[in-house]
Amino acid sequence: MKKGYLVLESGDSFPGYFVGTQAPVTGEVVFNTSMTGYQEIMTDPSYAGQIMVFCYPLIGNYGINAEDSEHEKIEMQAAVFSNLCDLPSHFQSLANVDKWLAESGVTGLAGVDTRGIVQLIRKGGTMKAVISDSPDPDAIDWQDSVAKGMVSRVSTKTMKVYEGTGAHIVLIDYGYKKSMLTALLNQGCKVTVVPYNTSYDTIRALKPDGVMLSNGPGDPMELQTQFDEIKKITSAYPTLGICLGHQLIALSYGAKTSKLLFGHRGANHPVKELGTGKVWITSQNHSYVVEQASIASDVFQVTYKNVNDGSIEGLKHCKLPIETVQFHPEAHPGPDDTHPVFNRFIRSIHQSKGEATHAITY
Ligand SMILES: NC(=O)CC[C@H](N)C(=O)O
Repeated sequence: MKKGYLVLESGDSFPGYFVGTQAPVTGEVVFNTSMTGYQEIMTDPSYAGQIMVFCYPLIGNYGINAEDSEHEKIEMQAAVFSNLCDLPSHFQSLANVDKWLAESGVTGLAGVDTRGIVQLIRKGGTMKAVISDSPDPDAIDWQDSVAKGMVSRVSTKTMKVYEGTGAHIVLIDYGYKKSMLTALLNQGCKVTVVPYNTSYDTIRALKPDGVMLSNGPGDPMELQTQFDEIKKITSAYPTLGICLGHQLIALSYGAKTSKLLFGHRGANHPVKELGTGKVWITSQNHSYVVEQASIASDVFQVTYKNVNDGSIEGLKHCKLPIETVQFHPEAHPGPDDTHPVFNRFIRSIHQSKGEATHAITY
C-alpha cells in the first residue's frame, strides 16, 4: 500500500493510503454525510473539481454495480475514506471501490481520519486541498486555482432525445443526474437533453411543453453570460429548476447567491414546506444558496426553507409557472419524500395548456 496525504490549505495534513489511480490531485475539499449511496455520490457531476470526504466510516461494503451510476464518468477529483471495504458483498456487485476508481482514472485515499478533516472544514469552511505523497503544505503552490468552467466540461455536447408519449420536456444539462431523466421518463415524458448554452431560439424550435434546468458543478455566477437566455426560456415555458438550475433561475430574475461555509451534502437534510408547514427529509449537495434579502417579493415567493440554517430551499414565480428547488427531489441517494415536485411540474404543464388534470392520478 502506497502512503499518501490529504494536505489542506490551512496547513493541516492527514495520512492515508492511495487507492484507485495514485496520481496527485488538487480540488476543493467537501464532505458528504450520507450513510449509503456512495456510487451515486461519486458519479454526481455536481462534484466536478471537488475532493469528496465521506463522513460515514465504512464505504464500499456493497460494491459497485451496473445500475447506480448517475453519469457515465466520475467527474469528482478524488474521494477520501476512513475504512474502505475491499471485499464487498452484494448480488449486483461487479467490483470493489478501489478497482472501480482505478479503472475510472480517479484518485482515492483510504484509512484517513475523515472525522478530523470534517471538524476542520466545519470550522474553516470548504477549502483547497491536495492529495499527494508528501505531507508538506509548503511544498504546494497554493496559488494554483481550483478548476473553473466545470459545467462546459460535464454538459452534453450534442442533443439527445428519449422518446415518450407524454409531455415533451427540454432538459438543460448543466451536469444532470441520470435520476432526473428517469423521473421524467417515468412520468411518460419525451425528454430532449440539450447542452447548457442552448439558445432560446433553438429550444423554441424543439416545441417543448416544459423545460427543466438541472443540477451542476461550480459557482452559478460563472454562467452569468447565460442569464438573459435563461430568463427568455423560462418565461416562455412551465419550468422546473433543481439545485444549480434553481440558483440560475433566481439569478436570471435579479436575485443573488452566496456561498455557505461548508455547504449541505447528505441524505437527511430537513426542509420545511412553508405552504403546509410539513417537513420533508431531502437529499442535498450544494455550496451556494439564494440570498433571502435579494428576492423581490413581487417576483418570487419562497416555498421551502432549510430547517437547520433557515436558508432558501425553493421558489415559485408569482405569475409564471416556474418552480425551483435547492434540494434533490430525484434523491439517489436519499429519501424520495419530495418526489411529488416532479408530479407538480407535469401537472403545471397540463394546466398551462388548459388541459383537464382531473384524469391525472397524482
Ligand atoms: N448539485 C448542484 O446542482 C450544486 C449547485 C452548485 N454547484 C452548488 O454547489 O451550490
